Amino acid sequence: MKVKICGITDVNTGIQAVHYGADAIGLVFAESKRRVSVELAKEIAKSLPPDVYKVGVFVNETHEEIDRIASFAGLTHIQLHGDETAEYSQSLSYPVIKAVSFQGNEQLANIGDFPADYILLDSPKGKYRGGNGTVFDWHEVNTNLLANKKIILAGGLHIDNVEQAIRIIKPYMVDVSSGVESNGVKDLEKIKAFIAKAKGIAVGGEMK
Ligand SMILES: O=C(O)c1ccccc1NCC(=O)[C@H](O)[C@H](O)COP(=O)(O)O
Repeated sequence: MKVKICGITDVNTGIQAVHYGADAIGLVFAESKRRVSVELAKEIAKSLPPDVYKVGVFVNETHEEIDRIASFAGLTHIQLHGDETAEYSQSLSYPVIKAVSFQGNEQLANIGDFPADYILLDSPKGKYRGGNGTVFDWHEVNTNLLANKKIILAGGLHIDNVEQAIRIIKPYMVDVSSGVESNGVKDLEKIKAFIAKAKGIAVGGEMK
């Protein structure tokens, strides 16, 4: 199982998360308590190996600003966490992760045609567009509607619920932010334990 640790706000936490096995880190450029400057994002990104996804998280940002930030900071993937259209996603020159705040399968009816390699299923509840630490009902998701997409599962995951979440959704990757924090700050022990747990779960008889 692949793991993304989102909302990294310092170089050491990024390095340690990757040391513990993180495949992707998220850098938030939207309204958030985890928002980073482009200069800090660049420092974090350049401290990590080339094969680690450096995902920039954006909400309804302009195309020009995404290009500028991605190029300056060395991002590898763009996560669209707002109301971005298919045309907008298609026009970006980076691999796209499209976030869906899951409220029902009708939202997923046409998502197979959305020009994004990855669909991130997140919880709809919270103060910000993401990173709120709240779960949604995984049993409600009709994953057949996402058969041609790589599913990234997010929303209130933590060490005690990630196994159940993986067994129900069978995602390509799990994504966590609040669940590996203590008092609003990333907690290295929680990151280490979460990654070990997620990577130890066999899905369909295979280690993913
Ligand atoms: O993390 C944020 O603060 C954030 C703010 C605005 C838009 C998106 C944001 N995060 C996106 C993510 O990928 C989070 O990891 C995802 O929403 C799950 O967060 P959590 O429920 O806290 O684990």
